[in-house]
Amino acid sequence: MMKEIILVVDDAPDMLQLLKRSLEPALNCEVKTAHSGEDALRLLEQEPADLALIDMKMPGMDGMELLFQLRRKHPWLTVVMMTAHGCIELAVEAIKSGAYDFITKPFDHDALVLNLGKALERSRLLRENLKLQRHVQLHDAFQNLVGRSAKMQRVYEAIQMVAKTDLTVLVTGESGTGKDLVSRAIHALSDRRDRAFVAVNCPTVPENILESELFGYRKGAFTHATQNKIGLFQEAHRGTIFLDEIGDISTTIQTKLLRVLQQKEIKPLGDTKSVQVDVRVIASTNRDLPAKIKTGEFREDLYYRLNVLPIVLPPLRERREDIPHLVSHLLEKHCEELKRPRKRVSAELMHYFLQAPWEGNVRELENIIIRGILFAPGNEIRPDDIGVPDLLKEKKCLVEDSVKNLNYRNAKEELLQRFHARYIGNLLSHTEGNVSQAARICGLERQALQQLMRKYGIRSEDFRGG
Ligand SMILES: Nc1ncnc2c1ncn2[C@@H]1O[C@H](COP(=O)(O)OP(=O)(O)OP(=O)(O)O)[C@@H](O)[C@H]1O
Repeated sequence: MMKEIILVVDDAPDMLQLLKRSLEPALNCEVKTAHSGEDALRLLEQEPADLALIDMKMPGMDGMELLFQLRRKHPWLTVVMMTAHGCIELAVEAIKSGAYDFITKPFDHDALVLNLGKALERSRLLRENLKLQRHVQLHDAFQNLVGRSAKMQRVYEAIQMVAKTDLTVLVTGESGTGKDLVSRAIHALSDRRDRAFVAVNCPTVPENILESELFGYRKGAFTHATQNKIGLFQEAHRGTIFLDEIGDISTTIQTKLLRVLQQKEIKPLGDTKSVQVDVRVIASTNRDLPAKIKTGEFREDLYYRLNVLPIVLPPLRERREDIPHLVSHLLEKHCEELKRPRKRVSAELMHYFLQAPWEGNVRELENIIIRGILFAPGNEIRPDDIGVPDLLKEKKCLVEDSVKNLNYRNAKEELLQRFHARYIGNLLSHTEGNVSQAARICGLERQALQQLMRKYGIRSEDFRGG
């Protein structure tokens, strides 16, 4: 375990040496020393400490001033003040200002070690708490995104990486692949999480209204502008704006957006002055923007401004191993929302799910599941309940067609992945998630089957009935 760091701040070099020599062995920690408040702040910029022990009386920046600065810059740092005997009022003041404890000089060695030991313990608890909070935030942000396939793992990594920055993100992917969910996850994991997340579905707002919606207007700007209106960019100030389906906006609005991204300011309609805005932009599209650039429908400069950090979502047919998990997630979610008892899908229907073309991606799967929950008479949703019998009879060769453009290695990997997702998926649907029984049926050792399931991200619990 790394040693905890105590930063001792005092203008007297003897005192610094004395404390370093006595505290390091007694608390099994590393003591760093700073001879002034400025020096302490500089050291903390380079490396964080677990505890600061600060002398109240120092020339230049005194202990109280340093405490104020630390509360602002390093709010989680535990601070203990050293005061001269008889300065109790100042010590109480320090506690009120956020110091954890104070020690009066001259001090008794054992009492000092005991007090600092307690302060370190508090710092440890705070650290643990912060770690837990981060874990919960991460879990909350991702819990709506289901899928453990390698392709989705890469998406989660990208989300975490871009969330730490303020840069513009362009999320692309076919319709229904989860672009909206991904944008919300980026916001939820960013420092802007406590501020607004404003989502604008661009194509649903008529073009002449979109501009005033985004940028706002002044009273009298046009016939019906009877009062000032704040635009969505201003509403999203300090937060995130999500421009859904950016590929569909007019070139006039593209030009205005480019200005916002370049200058970080907007000009409401009818106003002469611009307003500064601090907004993180996430845009999404299911269109082929480079193709639209070629036909002159999309501005190339805007594309490069938007595409700073791209996230590409895979279509569902390229991550079929996620289908069983998605099915069980969607069943749970919608049975609860529709207040229906928990249902499961039949082996035959799961077989269909594992090979369907899924042009509408997760949204299409979700709609089928909702239909099934509403229309299946029993606990089990069957193909007939949702009108897919014809598709089942049709044995179209969707698989080989879709890999014809891949090289040999990738095509083989892709087909192997699909084969396993389908084959093992069918087995487990049949045995309702019983791995031993599935292994017996297919003639594999249980361990060998489990190994394959791990490799291809297949979970038995996704096949158990509710
Ligand atoms: N990975 C996923 N896990 C769970 N649910 C998902 C996932 N991806 C998508 N969904 C669900 O599918 C539906 C469509 O997702 P979403 O609206 O995010 O897609 P989209 O890519 O923004 O679609 P469009 O391009 O049509 O706007 C939503 O109800 C969403 O909850």
